[in-house]
Amino acid sequence: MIESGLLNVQSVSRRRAGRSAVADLSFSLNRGEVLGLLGVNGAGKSTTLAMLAGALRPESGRIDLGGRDFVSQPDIARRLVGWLPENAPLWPELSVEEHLVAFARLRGMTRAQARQAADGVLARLQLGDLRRRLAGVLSQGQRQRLGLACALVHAPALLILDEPANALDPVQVGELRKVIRERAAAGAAVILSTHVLAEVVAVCDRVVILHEGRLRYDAPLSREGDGASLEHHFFSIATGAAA
Ligand SMILES: Nc1ncnc2c1ncn2[C@@H]1O[C@H](COP(=O)(O)OP(=O)(O)OP(=O)(O)O)[C@@H](O)[C@H]1O
Repeated sequence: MIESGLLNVQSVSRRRAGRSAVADLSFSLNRGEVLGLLGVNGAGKSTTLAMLAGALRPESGRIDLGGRDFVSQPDIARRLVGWLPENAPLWPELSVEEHLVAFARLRGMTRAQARQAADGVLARLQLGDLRRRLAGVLSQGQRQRLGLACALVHAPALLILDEPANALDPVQVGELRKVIRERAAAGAAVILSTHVLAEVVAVCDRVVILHEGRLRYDAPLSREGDGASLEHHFFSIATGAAA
């Protein structure tokens, strides 16, 4: 289900430690669309995602989400965006269930709504058996699934996933793909940043490739047979052959 634009990024730039990390970046994203964000180490992916999650302010440019200026209204990000950063921020002394309720409350839900939402996501991600387990004793893959659950708990309009398959076993990678497609089918937009091109080919509708902070490629992807072509574009850009 692909409808009208949800996210519009217009000429966004941001320096880090005095150097350009993202420069003049523009792209848009529709509801129901899954976007793969690719680029070599240091290309600017995490910086871009942090700005889209409302955790880092662009120095210039504009980001609209659902037609509202997101940069000057941080509350929009809190309610409408779910973000799984590269290292999910978890509290070792809180249980799995307590995390989910706390994240849902932070996203503006009432206590009753938060409990219901936590139950839903625990069931969907098959985390029910771990609900009372403290985050500090979870395995790496379990921590990653909890981070994903925290990003999903308020059914965000924009779901941002930074290397979500990290530490997941092959069964859980399959589950992750299903969850991503389910969220898109429900009308959310999803951004998936990964170094695994096969993950992009498996779940994404479109691909953006960043290089040295700039957008170098933005094109649709069909899930059948585009792996070799994507790899070609990626390596051409990464090695400068496409300059
Ligand atoms: N906290 C920070 N302080 C200073 N510089 C930073 C910081 N985070 C990122 N940078 C710099 O900004 C640039 C873009 O980094 P970013 O983390 O956005 O890239 P990335 O594409 O996510 O890389 P990777 O694939 O290695 O995760 C890099 O030059 C990096 O060194």
